[in-house]
Amino acid sequence: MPRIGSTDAIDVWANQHKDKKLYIVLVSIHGLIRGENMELGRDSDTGGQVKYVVELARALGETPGVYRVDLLTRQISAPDVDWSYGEPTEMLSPRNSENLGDDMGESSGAYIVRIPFGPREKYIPKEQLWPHIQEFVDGALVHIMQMSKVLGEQVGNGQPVWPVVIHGHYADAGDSAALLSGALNVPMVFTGHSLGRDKLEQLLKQGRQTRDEVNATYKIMRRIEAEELCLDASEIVITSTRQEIDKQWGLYNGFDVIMERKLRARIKRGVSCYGREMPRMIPIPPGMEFSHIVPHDVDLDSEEANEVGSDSPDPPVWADIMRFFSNPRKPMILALARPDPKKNITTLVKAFGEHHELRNLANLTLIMGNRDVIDEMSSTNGAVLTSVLKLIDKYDLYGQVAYPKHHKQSEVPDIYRLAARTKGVFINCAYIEPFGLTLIEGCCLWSTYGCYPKWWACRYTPGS
Ligand SMILES: O=c1ccn([C@@H]2O[C@H](COP(=O)(O)OP(=O)(O)O[C@H]3O[C@H](CO)[C@@H](O)[C@H](O)[C@H]3O)[C@@H](O)[C@H]2O)c(=O)[nH]1
Ligand SMILES: O=P(O)(O)OC[C@H]1O[C@](O)(CO)[C@@H](O)[C@@H]1O
Repeated sequence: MPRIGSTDAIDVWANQHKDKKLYIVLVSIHGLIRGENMELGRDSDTGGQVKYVVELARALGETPGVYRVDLLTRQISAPDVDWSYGEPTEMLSPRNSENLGDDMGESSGAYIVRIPFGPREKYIPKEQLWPHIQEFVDGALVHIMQMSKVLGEQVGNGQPVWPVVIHGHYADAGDSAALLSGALNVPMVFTGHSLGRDKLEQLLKQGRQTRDEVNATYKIMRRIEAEELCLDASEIVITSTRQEIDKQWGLYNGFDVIMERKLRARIKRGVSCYGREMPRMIPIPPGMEFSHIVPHDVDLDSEEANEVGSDSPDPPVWADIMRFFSNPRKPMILALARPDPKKNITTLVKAFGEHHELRNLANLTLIMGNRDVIDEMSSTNGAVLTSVLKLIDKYDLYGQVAYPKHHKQSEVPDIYRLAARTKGVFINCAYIEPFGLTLIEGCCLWSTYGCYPKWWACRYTPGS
């Protein structure tokens, strides 16, 4: 597969394959996945990966030469989640209809296909899905075989159109994709999103849990076993950063940076590798769908820009946030993340509470998913919210910290914009952040950044 180094290269590749009728299968089996109004941050399993796979499926569906994309996930019909997650099939409406060639066929486009597996009528956390992987694979095989036959009748001259690739996302879907790839003899690609060995290493460094406790909480050994299987089965592993290859995948038995280069050189020279194989690692940093972002051409340094409530009506979510502050005119420190312990939100609140000068200078806004009742959240998420509320009380931060219960996916750009409007900063202080979509999102909406030094350039302002 030629190295794709830029969007131009992708355009060239698409142009070379535009007459093809490719069928692509993506697999992402945990969390709540739907095409519109995603409930990102609702729980630990519904976050960046959900957004990544939906936007990837949509973009692939609009790529010339790609006829059909199926994003396979779990069908969830449970009283505590919206009925939309129980729909067997959902078409992902194209963002850019002009990209659609005239070869739109009856079954072409990008779809979410929901396969029933695991306890019926229950939405369960990803850690409890492992015993049900085989049931998912059985259901996915039936779907793929049926779809290949249907596509064959439409665009394959009666011959089944098999998937050209099966792309697994995260350990659980990667485990499934490896089984599907073997059963169908279709190449596999894998994206980890977050890796078990790195998570285990970081959690043990924190010293709060023993290895057995980490395993009991996160089923981390089964997850690592699946990731090792993905290394065995995958032709290509897509990573978000170079650091993920060197420092995270380098922890695995099935991958070694030096060995991979040597094997690739031997293959190039047509020399035997004595049966050793390793997947090719390709860093492709996550992008973002920008079509819904409305750039504001207001000069942030102008007086008008700093008037919250100037002539154009303020987005409603601004009032939901500003109502918490006794002095809403202060610059805002914004954190936006799932209320997962690894996002380290409690440390941010503690630092803010203990820094009196900072408290006089700025307000703190915490966007921590959507919640109705804390006691009805998952134990880990509920514990984070409870700790935050206790810290607000301990440091008497009332009137200085906003922690709204709800926000819509479509309001996220306005939330970043509010931070920018107040000349504030965005902070990502996660302990473990393989990439961090929120940093990309803020970039295109004018914010100054701070984030945990380990993962990202510590501070940068777009355009600086
Ligand atoms: O209350 C919230 C919380 C999050 N988000 C969105 O959810 C996404 C969260 O993505 P990210 O910050 O990257 O975190 P994770 O959910 O942990 O995503 C995992 O997968 C991502 C894609 O591979 C990687 O960028 C992360 O490092 C990895 O931890 C972003 O688009 C946020 O805008 C909301 O809309 N509302
Ligand atoms: O924190 P963990 O257990 O590594 O998992 C990261 C989670 O964040 C997500 O992006 C949520 O969509 C998934 O990658 C995964 O469920």
